[in-house]
Amino acid sequence: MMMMMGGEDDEEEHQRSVLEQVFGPSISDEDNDCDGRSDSDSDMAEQYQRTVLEQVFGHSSSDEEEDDDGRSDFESESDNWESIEEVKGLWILRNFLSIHQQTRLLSSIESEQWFTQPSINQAMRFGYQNLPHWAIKLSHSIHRSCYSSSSLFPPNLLQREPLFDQMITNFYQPGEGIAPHVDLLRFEDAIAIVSLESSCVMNFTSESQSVPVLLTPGSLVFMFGDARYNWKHEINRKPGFQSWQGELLNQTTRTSVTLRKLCSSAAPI
Ligand SMILES: O=C(O)CCC(=O)C(=O)O
Ligand SMILES: [Fe+2]
Repeated sequence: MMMMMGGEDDEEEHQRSVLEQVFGPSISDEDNDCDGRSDSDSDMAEQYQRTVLEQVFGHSSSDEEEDDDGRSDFESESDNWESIEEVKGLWILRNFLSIHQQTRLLSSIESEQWFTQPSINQAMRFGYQNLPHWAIKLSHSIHRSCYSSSSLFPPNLLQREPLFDQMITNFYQPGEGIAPHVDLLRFEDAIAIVSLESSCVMNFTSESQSVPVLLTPGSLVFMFGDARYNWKHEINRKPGFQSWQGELLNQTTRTSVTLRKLCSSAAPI
């Protein structure tokens, strides 16, 4: 059902062409009038690319907290995007966040104190400048993860700045889920969902088709195009409905962070 993607050379070439579309030709292409590239040329090109990436995605500098393995904040260890073949435009990056990063993200969410009353299970923020700092970092990291496998995603999404400016954090008790829906059209294409805590099955339905997808903690779902507009997604956590490969999943609390971009024509709620 799922397909692993790779192809580093293609990625590099595609990434270069996306960079060129956004920023124009790189220094080495402009200044080089001979065939070979000297060390200093490639150092300059590397430096230029780093500068451009920092301009687009922000710094991943040493003043940010680092994971045990040296990765900062929510920078991902994995670029093994899997496509859900039946649902065009549906991708999952299963090990998007390490265990440490998940813990750190959960404690950032907890420190917002959004879910201290049982009646409140959802928090929304509209506008890039109103996003919590951790959501901005998460958004940059998602953008970077898409960008580093740029041949998989439409260039207009990769070039969008910011990629996201709206956040919903959902907090689900055991038994709670979300009814089948297509996200509102006031949001642009491309929706990202980061899953934390309990695994669950998200069902994608379109006409008579139903495609279950296992969302494991630390995974990132990225949906665009068909998946975003022509398939509904739902999570049914009522007792007996959450099973994967014949086994019932153990349901504890589940937290998810959904990032989207409000259409420029749409007014915030
Ligand atoms: O909690 C999730 O994983 C999905 C949330 C969702 O679909 C939404 O907020 O529109
Ligand atoms: Fe949704």
